[in-house]
Amino acid sequence: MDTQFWLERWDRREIGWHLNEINAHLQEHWPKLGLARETRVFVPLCGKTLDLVWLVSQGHRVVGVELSRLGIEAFMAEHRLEPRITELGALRIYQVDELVLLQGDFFDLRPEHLDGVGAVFDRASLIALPPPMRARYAKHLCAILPRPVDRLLITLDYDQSQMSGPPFSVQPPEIAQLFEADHHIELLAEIDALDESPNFRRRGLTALTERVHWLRPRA
Ligand SMILES: C[S@@+](CC[C@H](N)C(=O)[O-])C[C@H]1O[C@@H](n2cnc3c(N)ncnc32)[C@H](O)[C@@H]1O
Repeated sequence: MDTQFWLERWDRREIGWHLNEINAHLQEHWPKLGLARETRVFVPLCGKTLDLVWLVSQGHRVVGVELSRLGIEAFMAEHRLEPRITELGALRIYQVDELVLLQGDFFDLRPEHLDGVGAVFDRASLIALPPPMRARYAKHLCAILPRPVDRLLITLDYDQSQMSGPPFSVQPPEIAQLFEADHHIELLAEIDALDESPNFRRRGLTALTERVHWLRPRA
């Protein structure tokens, strides 16, 4: 799953993952994390999600990273935002008040880009990546965050032989393997999501479980 794959998806406007509403699990479960309003939140592989807007509306400072310039510019246009744009190495930085979107490759991020980040929201980011990249993603995220922080992580679990990703199936043992060293993992919700995913049913799935996890840093 290389960067070209995603850029072509954006070019062809094949962005079936995008929701035209704020993620319901984010709204329901985020308050449980008990974060201060001014907490800086990182949204990896953010696309043009409306969740960015919701997090800002909660008083957070938000930083997202997205490969596609088309995606970030669509987000800005759809919300009638006029960002200040600067270039920094491989990244193009779009800033509007408390929101910073970094256009470039997540794997090019360095700790200075996530300065002060105190929480992470991951929906359709870890599960966008094939297995070897997921381990690389978890390791890189750990390396660039200032410290282990609270994360809300949403995953999908299905029989990977019935459908090829993305989104990929990520099961609880893998989540434990990737994150347990630094985090307590609390399952906040487990939902049968097949009925609300007719596309995946058409692609062959007979079962689909969505899970919402709270990853709490170990003391
Ligand atoms: C499945 S989408 C999810 C987007 C968003 N999280 C949401 O919920 O709508 C994955 C996004 O990650 C972006 N992406 C994939 N690989 C990336 C990388 N290495 N660095 C930055 N963004 C990446 C893609 O362009 C795509 O917009």
